Amino acid sequence: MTTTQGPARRVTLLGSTGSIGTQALDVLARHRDAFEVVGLAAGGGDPALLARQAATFGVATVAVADEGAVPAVREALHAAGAGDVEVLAGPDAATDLAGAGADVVLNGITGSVGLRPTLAALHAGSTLALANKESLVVGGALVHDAAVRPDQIVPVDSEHSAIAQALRSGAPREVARLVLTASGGPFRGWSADDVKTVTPSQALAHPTWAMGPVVTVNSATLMNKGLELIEAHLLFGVPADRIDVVVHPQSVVHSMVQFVDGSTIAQASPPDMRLPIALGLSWPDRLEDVASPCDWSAATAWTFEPLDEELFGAVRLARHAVAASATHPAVYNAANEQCVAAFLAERISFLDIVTTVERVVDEHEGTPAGSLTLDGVLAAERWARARADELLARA
Ligand SMILES: NC(=O)C1=CN([C@@H]2O[C@H](COP(=O)(O)OP(=O)(O)OC[C@H]3O[C@@H](n4cnc5c(N)ncnc54)[C@H](OP(=O)(O)O)[C@@H]3O)[C@@H](O)[C@H]2O)C=CC1
Ligand SMILES: CC(=O)[C@@H](O)[C@H](O)COP(=O)(O)O
Ligand SMILES: [Mn+2]
Repeated sequence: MTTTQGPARRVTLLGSTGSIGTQALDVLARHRDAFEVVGLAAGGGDPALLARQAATFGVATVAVADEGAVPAVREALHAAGAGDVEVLAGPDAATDLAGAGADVVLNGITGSVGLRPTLAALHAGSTLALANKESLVVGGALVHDAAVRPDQIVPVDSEHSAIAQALRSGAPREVARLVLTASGGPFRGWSADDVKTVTPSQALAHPTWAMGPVVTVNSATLMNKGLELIEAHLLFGVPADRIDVVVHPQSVVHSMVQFVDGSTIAQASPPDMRLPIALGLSWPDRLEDVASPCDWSAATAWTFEPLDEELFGAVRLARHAVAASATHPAVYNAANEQCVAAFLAERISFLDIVTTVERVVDEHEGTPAGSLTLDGVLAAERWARARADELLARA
């Protein structure tokens, strides 16, 4: 049952086989009267899952980035009894699908490869339910300006969904500060010496959320919170120096808005991404029975503590990147993507991630605000990836 008004919304889901994608399909399966899934996109790493999803939801078009996966996808679609499904393939497949004009495009791709699909969805006039924070961070004003109506970008990231909900409590002129909560990751409270030798499997053990590998490592380094600070600045138009980060290990308060009269409005719910995903799909309405609420019958405690910026410098670096130039955030993200891949492949140590990102950001010359182009962003990213790779080869 749903409270969303009007005809079924046509939904395209990018990254359908991942953590966000599969949880989105769980929400959509329970609200079939409110939504029709018209397109699915994935990398191509799991043709059988993609085909099962297409068959279950009667999807007309699937897109895979890896052209080599097409025979396996067609075979799996046949085996799953998916019927006549159009298969798009190649590096532009998700972008073409995103631009096809669904009512809502949920971007759950990982990494800045999600930028073109984000822009295509906005240019097509679709509502963009945005989990892929990297596309907003790297595209900056390009993404912001591509949105031509209020609420065309609806945040799915849990903190930004919380802030969007809390902002309903006051007028924009009444907002004093945004407060992003951070779990602190698996190494909260550790010493610099202990963190030096952590392994990928330790970094992948997030204390409160089960997510894909890249965002999980980013949570451990606090790069995720740096990206989220830039994301909040771009989404809500609040300067970075009025956005705070506070560590809240329970991940129940998902973020807060402080108003000019001293009131703070927080959004709280047990950690479950289906809640912000559902709001992203149905905004501004709420769907019924999406996730369990807080249980007030059991004794519980929420704690808040300052971030250890000495050991976890990623948020400070994000503040620097956002102030430095229009392309510094793209460089911050691209260098990090290279470092995370190298760390997961056990080629560098955990602490090499942020120190390398910092060196690449510091060396970047930057493009002034107002002269940002897509080609400029892509060139800055290419430079950052190549420079990070050079530094990592010596690490
Ligand atoms: N997971 C979570 O709880 C949260 C995630 N986010 C953000 O959401 C995004 C997705 O994260 P998550 O779901 O964890 O990541 P996953 O790694 O679990 O999933 C990524 C998905 O993207 C697909 N994909 C990769 N490359 C392409 C491409 N070129 N074209 C189309 N699809 C592609 C993958 O397909 P394949 O498997 O075939 O490669 C997979 O379906 C990230 O930006 C993350 O920061 C934000 C808040 C919470
Ligand atoms: C669920 C979600 O939104 C993630 O981005 C989450 O924020 C990760 O947790 P931390 O980065 O706070 O550890
Ligand atoms: Mn988040």
